[in-house]
Amino acid sequence: MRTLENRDTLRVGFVGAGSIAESILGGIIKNEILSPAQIYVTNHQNDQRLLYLQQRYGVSPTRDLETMVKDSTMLLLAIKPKEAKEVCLRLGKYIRRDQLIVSVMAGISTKNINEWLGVDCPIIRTMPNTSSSVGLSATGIAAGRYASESHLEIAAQLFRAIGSVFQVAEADLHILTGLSGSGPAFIYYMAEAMEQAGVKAGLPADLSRELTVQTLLGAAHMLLKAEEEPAELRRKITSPGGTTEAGLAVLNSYSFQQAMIDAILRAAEKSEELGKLYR
Ligand SMILES: NC(=O)C1=CN([C@@H]2O[C@H](COP(=O)(O)OP(=O)(O)OC[C@H]3O[C@@H](n4cnc5c(N)ncnc54)[C@H](O)[C@@H]3O)[C@@H](O)[C@H]2O)C=CC1
Ligand SMILES: O=C(O)[C@@H]1CCC=N1
Repeated sequence: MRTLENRDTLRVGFVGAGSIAESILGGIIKNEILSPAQIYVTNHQNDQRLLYLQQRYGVSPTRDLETMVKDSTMLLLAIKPKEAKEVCLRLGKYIRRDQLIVSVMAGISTKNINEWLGVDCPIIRTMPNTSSSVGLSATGIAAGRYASESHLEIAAQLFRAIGSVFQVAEADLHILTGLSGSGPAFIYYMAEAMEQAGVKAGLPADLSRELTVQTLLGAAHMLLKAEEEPAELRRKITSPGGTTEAGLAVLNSYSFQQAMIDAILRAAEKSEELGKLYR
């Protein structure tokens, strides 16, 4: 288990209790990085959702924003970009200058968050992904204007506990959003198709699912462990005149690689657009 320095004194308040909040807090608790008692959650108005998180993870739900902010050493903003301004304007009334803000919001700049909060507090902007829940997020992090190296390190330690952390320039978080933030969805989309192909050819759905998952898992491990480039790994599977070559020809006829490149770049562009739309 990876450890977090001074973790006994850390109290994290999650503002927003949706998919990514659950993935992160689930990963933190599963890996015993923080105890559930160190985590508060609040959301817009869905009491059922807060109750579910309390029952499943033991975290503390609250609607008392003021007390939550007061009791938290770190606030993690996990709201949608369109909600960012309104929520930050409300939070600004309670936030202290020494309080660490961590944002996972796509596209929203630390500059805007500081402006809306009206406080020159340290902000670390991050882009994790939902694989946080199994300790395998690829998380990009960048420091805002008022954040020091030690703030960056605190946030990095937290996210390292639920995956790998990559420090980048804030502007690069847009492309990380496309590649590694949205990326798992593109892989799941492909997994859905692989499973459907197996079923279409007559396999039971659960067998098709297992074969798909094990194939993706094996390929990911190969990418991690093997010395070769992805193209070389692919070449080793592709016998001249064989089945893989025939399959790849179909993928090429649909411009599969170009489609994936365009999807990632479009997601990155959308991140920039969201930042401009909601500033
Ligand atoms: N879902 C993902 O894979 C990832 C999402 N993100 C970012 O995380 C943020 C949240 O995304 P999701 O969890 O997918 O969204 P979601 O829709 O599942 O959750 C949003 C949460 O914000 C809460 N909220 C809305 N207005 C609020 C208010 N006024 N006060 C308090 N809470 C409020 C909602 O009640 C909900 O709990 C977004 O900014 C997104 O860009 C970042 C990385 C990955
Ligand atoms: O779709 C979204 O906007 C968020 C950001 C990265 C993953 N999900």
